[in-house]
Amino acid sequence: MELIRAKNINYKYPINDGQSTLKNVNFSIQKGELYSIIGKNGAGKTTLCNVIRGFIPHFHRGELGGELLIEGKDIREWDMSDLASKIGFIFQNPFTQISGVKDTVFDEIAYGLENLGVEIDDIKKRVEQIIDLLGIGDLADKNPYELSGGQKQRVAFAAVIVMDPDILVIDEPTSQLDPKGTKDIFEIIKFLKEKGKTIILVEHKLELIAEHSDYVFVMDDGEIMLDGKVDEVLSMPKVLDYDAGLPQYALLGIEMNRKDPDFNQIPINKSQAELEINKWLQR
Ligand SMILES: Nc1ncnc2c1ncn2[C@@H]1O[C@H](COP(=O)(O)OP(=O)(O)OP(=O)(O)O)[C@@H](O)[C@H]1O
Repeated sequence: MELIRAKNINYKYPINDGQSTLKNVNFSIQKGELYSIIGKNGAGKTTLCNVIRGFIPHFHRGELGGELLIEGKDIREWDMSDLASKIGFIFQNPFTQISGVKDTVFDEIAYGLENLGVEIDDIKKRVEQIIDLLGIGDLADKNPYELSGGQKQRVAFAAVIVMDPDILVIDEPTSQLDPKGTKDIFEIIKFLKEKGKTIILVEHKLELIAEHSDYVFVMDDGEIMLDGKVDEVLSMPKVLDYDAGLPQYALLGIEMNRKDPDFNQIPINKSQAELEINKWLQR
């Protein structure tokens, strides 16, 4: 089932010497799938997330052309608070996501539900459930400002997940985290996917994209240059032309293929690489 459809989106920021930041962007997002957006710095990934989340055109001015339909309704016609319950947004910097008005992690996670006027007992139940699910019970009574970056980011996820949005837009969630923090966040993403959530993820760590995505969009200079299933896109040498990077396994496969055209299935992850190398050794 299609949840989001972009038709010829063009967008110009108000101050940007007449240049379009998004150019003729088209895509379709199906329910329950995980889409990763990759591309070099400045390619337009965050801007695209901002359109999907409605910050463009509701908060940022500028010129938006084309159509972005969420469940068939144009983004311009969505009420922002309705959209906020439909689409959860997690940013790169966990620090900016802390509300600043709550003294404990528990209350921080409860904040969104409180604003919606949910019954207090129901709030308690839902917050406890999420704290349990994400294994952050040890943080519940701490002040959100005392947490490490990785802990803050997990709390930011909890605050969004507790609202139970159908769609999650997650913009570079691990860019400020160490390997352990990154692993914890991808465990949460995996869990959300298993729950049937539709996820749009901007991320630079290509091995993790290869492992968790269903589809990949490659952006460059405001356009989607390539899109398709993860295996298909991340095995294309063409992705390198856009400086979007590829997983180490694909880079190795491309190098092997250059040396021996018989090595013609480019792997994108470890298990595929082992399989292809074994096949090649035994040929
Ligand atoms: N508020 C703004 N006003 C004007 N131009 C902007 C604004 N925000 C971003 N841009 C410009 O839009 C282009 C795309 O930026 P965007 O942040 O969407 O790229 P990105 O692919 O997310 O990059 P990164 O990987 O560095 O986060 C850049 O040229 C940037 O300078």
